[in-house]
Amino acid sequence: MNWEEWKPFYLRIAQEMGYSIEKDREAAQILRALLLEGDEYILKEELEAVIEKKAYVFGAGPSLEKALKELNFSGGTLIAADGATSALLDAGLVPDVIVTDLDGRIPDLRIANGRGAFMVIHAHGDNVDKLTAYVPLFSRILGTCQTKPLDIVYNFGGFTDGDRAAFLAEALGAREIVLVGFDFGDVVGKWSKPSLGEHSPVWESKRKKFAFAQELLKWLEENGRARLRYLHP
Ligand SMILES: Nc1ncnc2c1ncn2[C@@H]1O[C@H](COP(=O)(O)OP(=O)(O)OP(=O)(O)O)[C@@H](O)[C@H]1O
Ligand SMILES: Nc1nc2c(c(=O)[nH]1)N=C(CO)CN2
Ligand SMILES: [Mg+2]
Repeated sequence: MNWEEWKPFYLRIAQEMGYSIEKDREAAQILRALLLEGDEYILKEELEAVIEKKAYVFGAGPSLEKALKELNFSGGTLIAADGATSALLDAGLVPDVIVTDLDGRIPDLRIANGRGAFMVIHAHGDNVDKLTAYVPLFSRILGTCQTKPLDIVYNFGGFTDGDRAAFLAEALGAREIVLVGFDFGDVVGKWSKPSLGEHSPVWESKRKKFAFAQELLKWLEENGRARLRYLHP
């Protein structure tokens, strides 16, 4: 999804979620400055070389645990949406790529990054504190934003970490995308926020996020170059 295709979705999301477009823009600039300062950033070509024709994208829905126990994920790139990283580590897997706005468990993200995972770190108006505190802790970082892309801060489309991971995979060459732990629905998986001890009833803003994520994944299914498949154990 290019910027022109993403823009109408973004304007509607910003309006309905009550996000400040100006703050989202500033966040992209702040991430750019942090990446230049730390000199640990990568360009999209480097990640293109990592993404295979088949990609598994792991969301943080409750079904993730069973899927990780029962199924086999060989022969494709493993892409974790933020908090799903913790479940992968518990199952003895290291994601190849992590797509995050830095609200997953930071120690687990650091462990995975230390074991080779590439970080795709997203800037938005509500995570500037986290960007400033945590970006310097990571290496091999691709920066993304939801406003107009900058030179080294990309926008492949997508809103939540999960659907954004699928858009990234498609943009960087995947042609079969298998979505695991994408339950959406009424229960938020316990890996979604460090503060959630257990799977928890969905709250209002999260329900809205899920609805946009589902709409965007449908768009990708209909307009993208990849085949999308939901895996439900
Ligand atoms: N039932 C579910 N519970 C949690 N995550 C889900 C579920 N179904 C699908 N997902 C996907 O897994 C991703 C996990 O990422 P994460 O929990 O960090 O969310 P997020 O996008 O940062 O949203 P938030 O800002 O609300 O934390 C979500 O973005 C979502 O796309
Ligand atoms: N401004 C803003 N943008 C976002 C937010 C958020 O909480 N605020 N959460 C996201 C992940 O779901 C993606 N984008
Ligand atoms: Mg997140």
